[in-house]
Formats: sequence, C-alpha cells, structure tokens
Amino acid sequence: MSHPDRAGIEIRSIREDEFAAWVRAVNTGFLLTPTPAPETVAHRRRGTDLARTQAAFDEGRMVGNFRSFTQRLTAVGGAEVRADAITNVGVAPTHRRRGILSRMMAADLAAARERGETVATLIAAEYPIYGRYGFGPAASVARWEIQVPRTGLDPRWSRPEGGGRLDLVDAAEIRAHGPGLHERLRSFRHGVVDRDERWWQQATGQSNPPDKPWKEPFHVLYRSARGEVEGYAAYTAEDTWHENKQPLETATVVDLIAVTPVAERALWQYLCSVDWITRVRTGFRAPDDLLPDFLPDVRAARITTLADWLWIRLLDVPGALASRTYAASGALTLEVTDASGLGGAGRYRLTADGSGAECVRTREAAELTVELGDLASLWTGEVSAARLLALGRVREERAGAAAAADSLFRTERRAWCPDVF
Ligand SMILES: CC(=O)SCCNC(=O)CCNC(=O)[C@H](O)C(C)(C)COP(=O)(O)OP(=O)(O)OC[C@H]1O[C@@H](n2cnc3c(N)ncnc32)[C@H](O)[C@@H]1OP(=O)(O)O
Repeated sequence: MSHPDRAGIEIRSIREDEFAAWVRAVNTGFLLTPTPAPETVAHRRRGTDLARTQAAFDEGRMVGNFRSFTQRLTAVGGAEVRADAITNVGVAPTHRRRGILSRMMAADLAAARERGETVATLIAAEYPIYGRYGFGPAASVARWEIQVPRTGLDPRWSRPEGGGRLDLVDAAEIRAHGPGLHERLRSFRHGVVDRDERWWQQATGQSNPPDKPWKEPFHVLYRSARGEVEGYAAYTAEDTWHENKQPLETATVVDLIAVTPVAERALWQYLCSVDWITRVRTGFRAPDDLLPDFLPDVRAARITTLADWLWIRLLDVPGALASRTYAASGALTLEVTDASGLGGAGRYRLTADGSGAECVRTREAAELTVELGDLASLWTGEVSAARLLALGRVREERAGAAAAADSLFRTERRAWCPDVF
C-alpha cells in the first residue's frame, strides 16, 4: 500500500472488484479495445495474482497499471534462476511522464528482492523505457522469411535422414509431449523461460480469451530413430494462389522447439517441403539460430526482424553471477555501478572454475567498472566486454580486464527467449 504523492496519485495493489477496471487500463495503454468483454476479464483474472498487481489512482480513476509474476529463467550452463517477470505495464496518456511508472517499478523491484528473486525480466515495448531502472538487453530476437524455391533444398525430399520420423499430430498430442520437450530445452538453453499449465492450455486451444481466439495450427512432431520425441513445430498457413493457378502459400511458425540439431534440421526441412508452401516465416528465433545454415543457399532466408527482446535486471548480483557457468577458470573483481539507485551497486569478486563459480562482495581493487544493465547483457553473453569497452561503457581499472572478462563470460550460443510474456 502506498500513500498518495504530492500530486495526489495513489499507487497500490488492486482489489477483486477493481479487476475489470484494471484490464480496461491495460487495454487502454496497449491501444486495444478499451472495454473488454466479461469473458475476457474472467479469463485474465484466472492468470493474475492480485497481490502482484499495481494500479495508480487519480481521484479514484485508474491511470496506471503494472503486474509481475514469478518465472524461472535458464542461466548460462542450464541452472534455473528465479525471476520477477514484469508485464502489463501502462500509464494513461493523460498522466504520462509524471513518474508513475518509476514509482510502480521501484515498489515491484523492492518486493522482488524481498522475495529473494535473483533477476527481474521483461519484454520491452520500446527500447528507451527500462535502461534507467538497471535493466539491460540480454537476449535478442531474430525472425527470418524463407523463399522456399531459392533454398536449394531437394524438392523431392520426403523424410528425415538417419531414421528419425515426422508425424502430423493434433493439439492433444502436443499437450502430452510439449511440456516435457520444453523442459529438456530449458535445461540447457539459456534465456528460455518456463511455460506453465496455462501457457500450454492456451497454445493447444483448451483455454483462450474471446479477444484472442485460437486458430488451430498444424502440428508436426519429430521422433528420433530410437523413438524419442526431440522436437515439434506448430504452424499456420495462408491460402494465397497466383492468378495463373500457382500456389503461393505462406507458412508461419507459431512455435518450433527441438532438443537436437538433427530434429531441428528435420523440422525446417519439412516446413520447406510442404507442397504449395513457397514462403516460411520463422517466428521468434535467436540471432544465431542454425536455420539459415541448414539451407544450401543461405540467402534464401532473409532477416525481417533483429531487435532487443528479453531485458534483464540483476537483483542479487552475486547470486546471479554464481548461478551461471563460465568459459574458463579465472577470477575478476567488478565494480558495479547502478545509476537507477534501485540497488545492486557494489564491488564483487567472481571466481570461476570447471566445477562452478562463486561471487562475494570484496574490498579488493576493482579491475573492471560496469553499469548494472551492461552486466546483465554480459551475464547472458549478449555482448562482449571488448565491445562495451569500445563503446566507452565499461572502464578498465587494470589493463586487459575486458579481455579477461570475455574469456570468462563468453558463451557458446546466444541466449534465446522464444516466448512473449
Ligand atoms: C513490460 C511491458 O509491459 S512493456 C509496455 C510498456 N507500456 C507501453 O509502452 C504503453 C504506452 N506507454 C505507457 O504506458 C507509458 O508511457 C510508460 C509506461 C512507457 C511510461 O510511463 P510514465 O509514467 O510516463 O513513465 P515515468 O514518468 O515514470 O518515466 C520515467 C522516465 O522515463 C522516461 N520514459 C518513459 N517512457 C519513455 C519512453 N517510451 N521513451 C523514452 N523515455 C521514456 C520519462 O521521460 C522519464 O524520464 P525522466 O526521468 O528523465 O524525466
């Protein structure tokens, strides 16, 4: 509960009878239909913990909204960290730029720290919003569009090499196999966030709000030669034909996850082989996705989106640094600055070896000074210290410290967050 500020804006969590007004505020900020249908409100209510909502009130009118929930995020090396996932953020255009978001953010981050969450996460609507609160861009997203006739793939292809098989299945089978598959992905790919029961229900048409009705996709499941489920793709198709009766259909991937490169290759090859499909849109991938290099002519895949995606704020700096693995054994003393003033500044000694890492506060001389948001980008391997040095964003207190940082923080793959939340 917060008291009104001098301008009379009160910020607090909402009551049950205020939920419909809160959804209205969310929809207004996101420029959706202002008054949601009662069924939409009821659907949203089932996925909302009122204690984790915030609203701003001016003379009793709701002028700001905010929500968070606990999420599990995979760190480099596969460990799971608890995250405070932030979503549904908005301030009425009539009340913007008066510090309402800043107040809601400060309250949420303090509560998350209190709960012992290691990081905070969000998908930013616009790039300039969250850096000021200590967040850094920590996983980028890439989308490709594949011109199938230009890929150079064999048009006679009919099944995966190596004994694996593909089957078209229904949503019920995905409901059965998808969660286990995703858990396997989550155990090794950093940047992936957990998908709860509700996520799978919505993805498989079991529980969908009237404002976002389910469009049943096609589902294809890959099993290895040993019969293990190793990947699946969900895709929709647009029915377009050229005037001279040539099919020009576009397949849009809704979700494609695979836990082996063989499964991944088979699924993309399949998508590029379906009769009538001349264009494939890939959905949200990592920038280093294997896809383009599965194609004999890489240029058949054109990047249509390359942008920041998952933003992370380290709440427990030593906890976060100790939770990931490192590319080498070594030690580094970091001076972490926090321009937001919301917590995290300090000097930390990181020591890593093959068995893990530890990180403690220290009084030893710092080797590298880094701002908290940039440390989040280093934490996932999203950026190199050498690049931050060139940009003037880290300072070497000891010559060569940026290179030393890179030998530790370097990751084999880029972070990937396939989900929107
Ligand atoms: C995780 C998510 O849900 S992302 C969705 C975010 N929501 C939206 O984009 C919906 C439309 N926009 C809005 O609702 C609001 O403008 C918000 C939530 C982005 C910002 O809310 P406000 O209450 O205006 O922010 P607040 O006044 O606390 O701003 C603090 C500072 O951030 C800056 N800022 C806020 N939003 C932006 C922006 N979009 N671009 C650039 N700077 C911004 C302000 O100028 C201010 O700077 P200052 O401290 O130097 O004066």
